[in-house]
Amino acid sequence: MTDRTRIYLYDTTLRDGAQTQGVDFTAADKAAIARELDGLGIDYVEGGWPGANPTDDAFFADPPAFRRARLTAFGMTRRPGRSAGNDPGLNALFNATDRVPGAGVCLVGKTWDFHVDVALNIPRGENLDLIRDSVAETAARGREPLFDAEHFFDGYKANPDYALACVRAAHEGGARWIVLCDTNGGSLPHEVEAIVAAVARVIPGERLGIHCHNDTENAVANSLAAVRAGARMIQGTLNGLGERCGNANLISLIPTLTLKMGYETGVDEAGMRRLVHVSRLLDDRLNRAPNRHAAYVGESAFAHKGGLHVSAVEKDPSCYEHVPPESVGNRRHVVVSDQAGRSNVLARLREVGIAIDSGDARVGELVEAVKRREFEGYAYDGAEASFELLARRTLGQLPDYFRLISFRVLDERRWNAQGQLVTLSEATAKLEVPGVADALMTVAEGNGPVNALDTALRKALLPAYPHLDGMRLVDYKVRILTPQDGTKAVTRVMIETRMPDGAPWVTVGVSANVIDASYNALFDSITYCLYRAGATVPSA
Ligand SMILES: CC(=O)SCCNC(=O)CCNC(=O)[C@H](O)C(C)(C)COP(=O)(O)OP(=O)(O)OC[C@H]1O[C@@H](n2cnc3c(N)ncnc32)[C@H](O)[C@@H]1OP(=O)(O)O
Ligand SMILES: CC(=O)C(=O)O
Repeated sequence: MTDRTRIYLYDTTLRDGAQTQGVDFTAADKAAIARELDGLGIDYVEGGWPGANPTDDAFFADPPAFRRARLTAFGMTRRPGRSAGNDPGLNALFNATDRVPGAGVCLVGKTWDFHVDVALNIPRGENLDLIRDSVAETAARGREPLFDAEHFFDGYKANPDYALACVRAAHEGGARWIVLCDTNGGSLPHEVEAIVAAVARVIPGERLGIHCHNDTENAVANSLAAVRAGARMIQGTLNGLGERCGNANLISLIPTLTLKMGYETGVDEAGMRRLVHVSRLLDDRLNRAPNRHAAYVGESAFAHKGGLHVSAVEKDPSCYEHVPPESVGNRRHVVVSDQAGRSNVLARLREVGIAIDSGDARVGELVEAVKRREFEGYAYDGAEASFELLARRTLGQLPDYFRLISFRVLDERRWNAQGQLVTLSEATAKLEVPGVADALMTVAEGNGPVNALDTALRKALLPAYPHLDGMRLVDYKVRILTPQDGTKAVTRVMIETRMPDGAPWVTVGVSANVIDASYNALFDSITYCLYRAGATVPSA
């Protein structure tokens, strides 16, 4: 036990997060994410809105058993003209949570007079009854009642007395938490802090929560402002998923509350070290590339690129790091690029296991080579496999696994026998492998020139280097570096490759000819695969 103030965390990834454009969870996704949230130490996991769609019904029909989180169902206050006990919407929530010990039910209700007039079109007094009755019925059914005060901040600005009357009605109904929602996401931190402080004079802060949207990029800041003003619960989502621009990002809030503001949450130190894992797990489920620049958990959150930064970080990481990367399960990363100095190169060499004396003249050569090649268009920031190969070549540590004699690529666009227009590519590669008497020549077809060339190269090399079996190109990006040159522009190709059981690696190639640039990146990719697999050059 500590004497730090406890902030309760309420995750709405599976409900408000499901309102993100492009997000479509299955019931299995929901169950997997819910289990992670429970394991992380989140206090409340909102599973969805039972009765609203079959996925949420399926999730609540077979909810995951939690170690400590409270499973919560979301819904709205009763419809006008019905009693809470007979409201089908409310009953769907009660039925869905019937067999869930300690379940919560979170009801959204209107608190902005304008919405009561326009959206509900009922007398304002009747809306107060809707809120009070629905919350009271929830408590009577043995669920923990929570009230999401929709549009509270806009409502308070328009008519503070009415907005306060709404949250008082929820309080009278027995709400455990009254959650002030910045539904349209337009409020700013100083407004949130002042308004929450005013509410905390009427409803105790121990019962107040905050739910912010990110429409001014202030959802996290607004949540923190509410906590400063006395709120003790935060609703948010993993990676800031949510309607429109998203919700407050719990992945950022958790370490900020703990490491910077001295609050206690249900997420302990071990949980904090799982933040990178949990954030990436969500991206994996959604088939999204993780945001490199995400605070705390992004690949770049502790990446150091500027030479001055790296030189100081080498002496003491806290020179350029606001928290230790390990505290949130992240890692420090030194980037080599044209912004680098000797310190970047030395640190990166150490990371990949190359021992070299800091005074070795070849370090300076390598720094110069990186800067010269980046000027030509190479980008080693992101193509770390190509940097490692450049370094090992400079240091004489890289065998010549093969030598290209020539390649030729043909594209043919024609009508096939079924009357469809098809474009096929064919590549011929001629290679020399040391120790193999005759030059190797192969032909391969592909759905594009790079695919054909890649297949031809590997077909030629496989007999000598079975290590390449299973190597798979997973991403291919082309960038025009000199757009002013039109179709003669210099292009940069970045290729991401992986083996079935390993981490991917990225290589880069540059040329005015896109196939040539692709070959350069493919060459590095194959070489890196062979080096990593410990391949030896065949002997004669
Ligand atoms: C701020 C938020 O994010 S709240 C959560 C929003 N999320 C969602 O809406 C996703 C899930 N929603 C749904 O699947 C559907 O909207 C349902 C099943 C809930 C309701 O569907 P329908 O019955 O077809 O109603 P519809 O969505 O068209 O309209 C909502 C109705 O609820 C009423 N309503 C809105 N808020 C409330 C409230 N807090 N209390 C009571 N009634 C409300 C509206 O006035 C409207 O009534 P009307 O049909 O008489 O005009
Ligand atoms: C409840 C909710 O999601 C909102 O008001 O934004």
